[in-house]
Amino acid sequence: MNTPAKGVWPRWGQRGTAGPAIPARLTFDHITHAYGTLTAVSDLSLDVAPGEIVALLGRSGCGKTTLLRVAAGIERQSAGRVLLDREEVASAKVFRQPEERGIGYVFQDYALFPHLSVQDNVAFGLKNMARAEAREVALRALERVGLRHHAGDYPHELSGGEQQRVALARAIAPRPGVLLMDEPFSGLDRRLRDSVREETLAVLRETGATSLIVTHDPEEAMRMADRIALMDKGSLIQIGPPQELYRRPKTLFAARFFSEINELDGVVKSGVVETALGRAAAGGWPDGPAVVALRPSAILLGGPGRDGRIMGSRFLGDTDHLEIAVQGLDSPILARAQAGAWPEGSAVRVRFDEAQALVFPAAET
Ligand SMILES: Nc1ncnc2c1ncn2[C@@H]1O[C@H](COP(=O)(O)OP(=O)(O)OP(=O)(O)O)[C@@H](O)[C@H]1O
Repeated sequence: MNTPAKGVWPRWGQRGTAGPAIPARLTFDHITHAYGTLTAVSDLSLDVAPGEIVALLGRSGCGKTTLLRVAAGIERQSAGRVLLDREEVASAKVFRQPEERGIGYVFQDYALFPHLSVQDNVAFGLKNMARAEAREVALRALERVGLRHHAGDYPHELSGGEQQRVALARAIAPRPGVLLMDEPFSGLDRRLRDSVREETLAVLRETGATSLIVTHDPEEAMRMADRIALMDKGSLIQIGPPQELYRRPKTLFAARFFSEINELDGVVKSGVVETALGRAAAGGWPDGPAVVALRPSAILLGGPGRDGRIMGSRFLGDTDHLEIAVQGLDSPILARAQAGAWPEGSAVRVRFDEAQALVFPAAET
């Protein structure tokens, strides 16, 4: 193996060598799924275009895994339809078995067979090939994830990160039109996670497979996905490109999901919302009480504004995370600033960038 340059993790294998798939359109049409009396997914519709990478984002228990299992055919939904290239694969009338769907699945715990070698694990899904060919294809997939030299080893002899790569190789080897990944990086330590994520993304782009990736980490979703589907309690809350969910969340729940936020009470009057920290356009909301959500990056320090004092400062590298007591506000304002610019105890004037104010009706809280 190459020695990585200082601070740089080695690339897995030669980029551009993962076999291309014929991507399929994956459609969930009004899917509901219940386990007994518990409704895990509720009337959810989602259309993933061929070759698109969509992140299913949500808290633990919101139904993400259930949706993947329904897509794969591991679970049969209570109601609604699953379509691949607009053809029903699961409905009240039709149920295609998992192996008939051309879908790859990377399980959260990788689900490698302990009694099979790494190469045989990867070859396992290549049922319609002669054994020698399947083993050759498996080797190529292992080569792409940089693990050819572990082909004869058993899963327990590999690290968690290596096992994840075997699981990925196994999923892509049959060139599935759709690839489902359930929290594929959650078992990896943070430093490793970044490089594994980047390499996985390169593999996904090379295969071109339509990909649905489950995660509870908004940053991961933003890094990987063309679109993010945000779920809560079995329902789809919002779907769109990462910038749209971050900058124009439709609900306070969606705004809260992507970063910590400051929530200011406000009152809308004639299209303008007034708060203790300043005013902003009310974004079409009618007159009445409102909440103005401000990400820490929307808080402006220095210049004009309300009087405040830095109560706490946490060093984050290039920036400091600040807690600021502001006259007239009950809770401290959270802000970001260049490291060292505002030491604890210093006086500061505080306002916010109107363009970044996210306004919601108060009833939603
Ligand atoms: N086989 C099952 N039997 C009964 N209830 C289940 C089953 N699988 C999941 N559930 C329940 O359904 C709900 C949704 O679970 P699901 O695993 O789909 O959520 P998730 O968003 O993937 O969560 P996590 O990230 O924790 O896996 C949860 O309340 C869970 O307890």
